[in-house]
Formats: sequence, structure tokens, C-alpha cells
Amino acid sequence: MQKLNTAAQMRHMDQTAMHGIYAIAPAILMENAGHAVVEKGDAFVGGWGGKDVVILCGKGNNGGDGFVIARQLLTAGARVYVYILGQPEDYSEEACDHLTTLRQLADEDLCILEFFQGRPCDWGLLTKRLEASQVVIDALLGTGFHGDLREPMSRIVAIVNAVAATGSLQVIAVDIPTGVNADTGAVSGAGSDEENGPLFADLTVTFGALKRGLVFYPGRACAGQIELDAIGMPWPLLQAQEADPAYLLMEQDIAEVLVPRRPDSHKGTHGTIAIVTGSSDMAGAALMAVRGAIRSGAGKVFLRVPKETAGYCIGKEIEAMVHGVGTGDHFTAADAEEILADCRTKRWSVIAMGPGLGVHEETKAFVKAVIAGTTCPIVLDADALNVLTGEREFLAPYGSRLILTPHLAEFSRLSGFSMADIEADPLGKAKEFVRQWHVNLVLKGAPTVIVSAKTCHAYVNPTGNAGMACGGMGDILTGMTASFAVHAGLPDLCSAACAAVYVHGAAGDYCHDEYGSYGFSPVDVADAVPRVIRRLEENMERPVLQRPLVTED
Ligand SMILES: NC(=O)C1=CN([C@@H]2O[C@H](COP(=O)(O)OP(=O)(O)OC[C@H]3O[C@@H](n4cnc5c(N)ncnc54)[C@H](OP(=O)(O)O)[C@@H]3O)[C@@H](O)[C@H]2O)[C@@H](O)CC1
Ligand SMILES: Nc1ncnc2c1ncn2[C@@H]1O[C@H](COP(=O)(O)OP(=O)(O)O)[C@@H](O)[C@H]1O
Ligand SMILES: [K+]
Repeated sequence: MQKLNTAAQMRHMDQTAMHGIYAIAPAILMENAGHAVVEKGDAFVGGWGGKDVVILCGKGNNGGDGFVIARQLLTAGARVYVYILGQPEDYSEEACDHLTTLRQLADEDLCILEFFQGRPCDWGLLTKRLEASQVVIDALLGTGFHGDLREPMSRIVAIVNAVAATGSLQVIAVDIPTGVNADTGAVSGAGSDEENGPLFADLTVTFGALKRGLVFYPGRACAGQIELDAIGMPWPLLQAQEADPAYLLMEQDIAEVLVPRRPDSHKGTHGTIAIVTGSSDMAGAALMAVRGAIRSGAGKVFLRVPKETAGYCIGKEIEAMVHGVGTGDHFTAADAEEILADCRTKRWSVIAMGPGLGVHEETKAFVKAVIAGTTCPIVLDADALNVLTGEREFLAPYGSRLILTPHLAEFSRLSGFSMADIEADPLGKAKEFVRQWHVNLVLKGAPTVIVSAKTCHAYVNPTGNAGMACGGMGDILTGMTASFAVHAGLPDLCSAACAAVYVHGAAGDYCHDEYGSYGFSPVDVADAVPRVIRRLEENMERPVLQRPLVTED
């Protein structure tokens, strides 16, 4: 897992490295930061020798990194044009020292320094220099950015974006692209008519830990390729668990929690999954959840649909055992007892409800009765969440065995947060909800955020693509999540949710490689799941046969 830090967490890490027991001189961290950009950039631009490079330096420490980069690029054989927005008194001591050194190297041929000093800039000259250069380094603003970009930053960023759009200029951002909020991924100028949008980079070299703003849109779209460098931070600081942490999931994390099937296992070992959902208008959603469960390795799958829906479902997913419940085309409170009896006699290990369930008033009482009358894990998606709008207090006592998988609009209905507030900070809102209502939450989107009921730690999923933006994709995930929830060896429901979300996205990526970004279907994604698990199996721990399996039919 990779830590996903906020600006405040980064400041704390920097301060602890410099002023705590490690006592690293501030100028050394800045030197290492500048060096990281030069080193990672070298491979990216195909060597610095003979390149003309414009370096834009703001008046904070991000600008200080820019002074180091300029000096090191001169050594690497580049010509540098350095634009300096701060006055000497604006800079930290370490940035000032690096500027002093750079000034000693200034000349009219290889190291051209331009001080703004409050003077109006010759925008025409800046544009010409950018047009004649091969690379521009964005050291304007880093983690200290807030609000919207102001002049002259906004003008400079607009010029860089315009020149880079012609395709002749590579843009490298230092730590984070200027105008991207490090905590949320929100960007400058959103919703405003003014030309004060963020900078678009081809490469971002970020320091110490990934910033949350680099993985959430729209910030993610500004970052280009992302390279992380430790810049010599002591390893205990790099690995320390932050207060209120968030992590980016990695393939290895998933391989570590999944356990291969025991060679002596049988269908009873791999979970008895009940998909209790559907209604006559949306039987396909129920069948897709079944497909997701089967393709994720479920031992047995039962499908329970309203009576009038059963005729359509029988034989469509031939592995599933289908039965029509009650008398109508949607579930009502009267149907709950049959489901609860089934759960007891068939020993269901997990229940999934929601896809295609419908939002009839009577269905709410049904969903509540099933939750209250069972003790197994339950995955709640789509209409199961919609019917529970306003029922947050009801959910809380059952939260630790629930996995809720809303998309943004469902989460807005359930939580009462506005869509705009969730979009502005999905991770923050997901955590806020879990802190209050103690459920395992999968907030689906690009990217999906998973929050643990037990720890409130957040996990961000890196897999998936826009080809998955089509109806039914979430239904597949519902079935997968139910199946993963009862995979042998998975330590808790949050790990199961993380694994399901990661594998679902990776299966989508497999389909993207196969078909491109248009037209692969939710069923294609489900059918690609075994291939993804096979890939993960190469890195899984081998199973240990410690005790005989209990025999079950
Ligand atoms: N030891 C360390 O700490 C290390 C730090 N490192 C580097 O330092 C960076 C963080 O440095 P930082 O904290 O100085 O903030 P930084 O991003 O340079 O910006 C601050 C300036 O921005 C200005 N400003 C803000 N918003 C604005 C807006 N909308 N429009 C216009 N201006 C705006 C703000 O002005 P103000 O709004 O306060 O008037 C202030 O002057 C970090 O990303 C990394 O690169 C590395 O060297 C490793 C060691
Ligand atoms: N642009 C995207 N990038 C990554 N994943 C995506 C993207 N669009 C959709 N997805 C994924 O596809 C699924 C869509 O789920 P959902 O909106 O519930 O669909 P439905 O309700 O139609 O089944 C989610 O898991 C989501 O994360
Ligand atoms: K920057």
C-alpha cells in the first residue's frame, strides 16, 4: 500500500525529519527534492544535455526546489531560463541559500535569471522562450496552494498550457501541478469563467508520499505520469501510520490477502452466497450479480427473486439455484420470513441485496427485516440503499457486518450530503459517513474509495477505466463483493471489499486491453475475473493444510 497524504501530513513529515530526532538540514531535503526531479526527468525527456529548459519558481519552498533543479540541470548540460516570482525576503532560509548559489552561476548564455520583483512581466518573451524550449519545470506552487490561482500565476499557467498544447513542450510538475489541491484533487478555476485553471503536466515528481490530490479527479488529470521519490526521508517516517490515514491499494496488497483454494476443498468451503434481489423490470441486474459471484469463485449461489420475476431468471445463469418468493413482482415485508427460513436451513454465509430490487415502499420493510433477522455479512447496493434513505440510525448497529456499495448519487441520497460536496471531497465525505454510522463503505466512482467500519482507514482503488461506465457494472461488483466476503482466509469484510473492488477494476482493465474503451459489457468484466485472479495467484501465499475440512454437501 502507498500512503496518500494531505498537505498537513506532508508538513508534519517534513518538520519531523528536520526538527525532530533526525535533524536533517532543511537545505538537504530541498536538495534531494530538486535532485529527484532532475533524475526522474532525465529518463522522461531523453537526457538533459543540450535542452533549453524554462523553470518557473513561486515564492514558497516549491520555488526553492526550482533553484536546485536549475543548478543541477546546468551541471547536466542544459540551458536554463529561471523565472523567480518571490523577493529574497519571501523565501525560507534554505530556499534563499539555494538562490544565492544559483545567482553565482547566472550568465547571459546558459543561466538566465528573470526576477519579477513586482514588475510587469514581458508575456510575449515568456511565450517565445517556452516555444523555443523543450521542457518547462513547474515549481510555482506545491502543497501550499489553496483557493484559486491569482495573477501572475494564473497568467503564467495559462501561457504554459497554451504552448504545451501545441505538442512541442514537455511539462514537469514539482511535487504536484500548480493549481491542484493536495488534499482533494479539486482544481483552481473550477466553475469560474476566468482563465485561472490548473497546470497540466506530463510528469509529476512527488516527494515523500503520494498526495491525495494526485489520485482524485480532476487533479489526477493534471498530473500525467506520477513518480514518487523518498528524498532521503528517514524510513520510519515514510512507513509511519498517519492519524486518519488513507492508502492507495497495490496489486501486492490484494495478492497478500487472497488465499489460493485448498487442494482438498469442496463447494461448501467456498461460501454459500444468496443473491436476494430483482424485480420484474430489472431481472437482468439480479442475474449480473449472480454472474459476478460465480466468476469470483463462489462455492454455491442461490438466487431469490420475486415470484413473477423467477420465470425469466430460471436457466439464465445455469449454475445458480433460482426460486421465486412470495406472489408479486417485488419483495414485500411478508416475504422476509421465507428468506430468513432459507438463510437458516441453507446456511447462507452471505446475502447480497439491491440490484434491480425496485423502490416500492413495501420493499423497505423487507430489506430491514432481512438485515435485522440475520447474523451473516450482507452486501447492500443500489435500491437496497435507495429504500433505506433516512434509515442511517437503523443501519448503524449492524454496520460491522454490512458492506454498502453506493455510487455517488446513491451515497448522496443515503448520507444527505449534496452531490457537489461529495464530488469535491469523496474521501473526506466517505470517512465522515463511516465515522458516524460504522458501516463498511464502498463509494464507487473514479476512483472508488473503501472505508473500514472497524478502523475508519480509507483505501483508494487504482484499477478500472471509463469503459466501465455503463449500466450493470456495479451489479457485477455486488456479486463479487459477496463472494469475496466469504473467501477463506480474508481477514475482514473491508479487506474483502478492497479485493473485490481491485479485481473488478483489473478485470475492466483486462477488457479495455482486449476491446478498447467502448462496448465491453458487465458480463465481459465478470468473465475476465478468473484471469485476474490467476495473475494474482502467482504472488499468493501457498495454502497450509493445517486441519481437515468439515464435510458439507
Ligand atoms: N522542508 C520542506 O517543507 C520541504 C518542502 N518541499 C517543497 O515545498 C513545497 C511546499 O512549500 P510551501 O509550504 O512553502 O508552499 P508552496 O507550495 O511553495 O506555496 C506557498 C506559496 O504559495 C502562495 N499561494 C498559495 N495559494 C496561492 C494561489 N491560489 N495563488 C497564488 N499564490 C498562492 C502562498 O502565498 P499566500 O497565499 O500565503 O500569500 C505562498 O507564498 C512542497 O510542495 C515541496 O515542493 C521540498 O523542498 C521538500 C522539503
Ligand atoms: N471512469 C471509470 N473509471 C473507473 N471505474 C469506473 C468508471 N466508471 C465506472 N466505473 C466503475 O463501474 C462501476 C459502476 O457501478 P454503478 O454505477 O453502480 O453501475 P450500475 O448501477 O449500472 O450497476 C463501479 O464499480 C465504478 O467504480
Ligand atoms: K508545482
